[in-house]
Amino acid sequence: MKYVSTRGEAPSLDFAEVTLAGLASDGGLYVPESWPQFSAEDIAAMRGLPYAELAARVMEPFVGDSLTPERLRELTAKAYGRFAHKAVTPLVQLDEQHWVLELFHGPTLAFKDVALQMLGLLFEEFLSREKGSLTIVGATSGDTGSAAIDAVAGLDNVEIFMLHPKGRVSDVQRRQMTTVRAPNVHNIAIDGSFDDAQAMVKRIFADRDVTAKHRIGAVNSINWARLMAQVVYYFAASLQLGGPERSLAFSVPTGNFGDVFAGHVAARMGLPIEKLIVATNVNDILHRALAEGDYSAGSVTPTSAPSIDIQVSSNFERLLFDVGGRDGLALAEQMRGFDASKAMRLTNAQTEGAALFTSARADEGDTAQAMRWAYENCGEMLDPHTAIGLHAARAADIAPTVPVVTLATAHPAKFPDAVERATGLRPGLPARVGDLFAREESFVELSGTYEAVRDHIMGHAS
Ligand SMILES: Cc1ncc(COP(=O)(O)O)c(C=O)c1O
Ligand SMILES: N[C@@H](CCOP(=O)(O)O)C(=O)O
Repeated sequence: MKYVSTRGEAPSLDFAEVTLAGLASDGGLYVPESWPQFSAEDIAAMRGLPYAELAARVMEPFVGDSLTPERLRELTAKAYGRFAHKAVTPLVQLDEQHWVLELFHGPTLAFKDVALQMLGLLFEEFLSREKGSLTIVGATSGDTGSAAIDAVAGLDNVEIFMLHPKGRVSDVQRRQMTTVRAPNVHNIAIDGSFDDAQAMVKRIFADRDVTAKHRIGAVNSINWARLMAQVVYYFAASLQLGGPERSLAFSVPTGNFGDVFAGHVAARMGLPIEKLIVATNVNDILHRALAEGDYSAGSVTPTSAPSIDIQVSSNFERLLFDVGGRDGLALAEQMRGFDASKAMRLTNAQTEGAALFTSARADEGDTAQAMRWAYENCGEMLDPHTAIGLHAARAADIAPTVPVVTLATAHPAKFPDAVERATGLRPGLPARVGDLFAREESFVELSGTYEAVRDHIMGHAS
């Protein structure tokens, strides 16, 4: 399997190379040259498999000959062996039409663990082959940071610098990052938003002074391997609810468009999907883009769902490329226009190509109401991001015979204040996070300038 850049100029790479590269050298994102195909029979044959084996089957065509089938299975068994639920991503039924897919049974209580536990192992595997090392620079609105740090803390050949927006992540999220004591972990709080942090990360990849000295790697969903691992749970949910004979809709709380793009990939591979519902909070650039073709970023409004307080959505570029004719040079031009003005219109081909998607936006009242509804009617406590997904799922125009699965992207205890405000009950942290509030924190605070962040990384990377 070869991977090509969405901006058409970077060299095509194999899976091992793409995993270590993160962002393409032309500023684009890597996508498979073509989509692997599963027939209905292939998919039906996956029914009942343990999650780790299902993961290996779905990932195999993407991995190509970068891993033997046996080694891939060893890695998926190790990655998913750390989850607290035997099913890894269990489904919970809310009512006749609605389910939630709980993706938060990993070590850091968010869906990011599903991909990052695997990515940490892939880094180790590919770096040890070439006796190389990697300096990871990442941006987080809370969950990627903790999951990535858990996945790479203590590794000899990987160092991680994680940027988070100061004061804009929950206490649990921050402590999950800043209380990890490992010499290869560096936490940085910046003045600014997640978008500012993400823009700095992309700039580091293009900064020759940095890349001449350090091989920079990515743990954000700009890294293809993240998305590949997320495709698996769409298959897992579908197989449990009648797939491939029955088509499902999925509702996905969305920020960087990675999780819902993984659903698009599953559909491209042959999984019957009726609709992908893109659920946003008031930072609704993706809702506007899909509903009106208007992809224009305003300033970020802090909400009770801080992990999706995002306006510039990395993986939307992958969708525009895939549905808009796969013309990298044309897309590079379109993205340059967006970088300059922070606004762009989707082309007709892009709008028409995105017909599998629909979208909805939840304000703070809608979010709280969805949390209350799930708790009072179904006894299910949802975190605010999942509640946004559920709000969109219930608002979407989906035939009553089609099951709708909302992706539950975080454990409610990561956002106890918002959950308590909505339901009157304060969710407790599961035992597996240990004495999080007793541990000492360590992080540096930097101004929101690129130079301050770059100089800090250059001064501390070994
Ligand atoms: C809890 C939670 N829900 C939803 C999302 C959105 O996922 P994506 O950025 O892949 O759209 C994130 C992070 O981005 C998150 O941390
Ligand atoms: N919500 C994310 C933001 C980063 O998204 P990513 O999926 O691109 O890593 C977070 O929790 O950090």
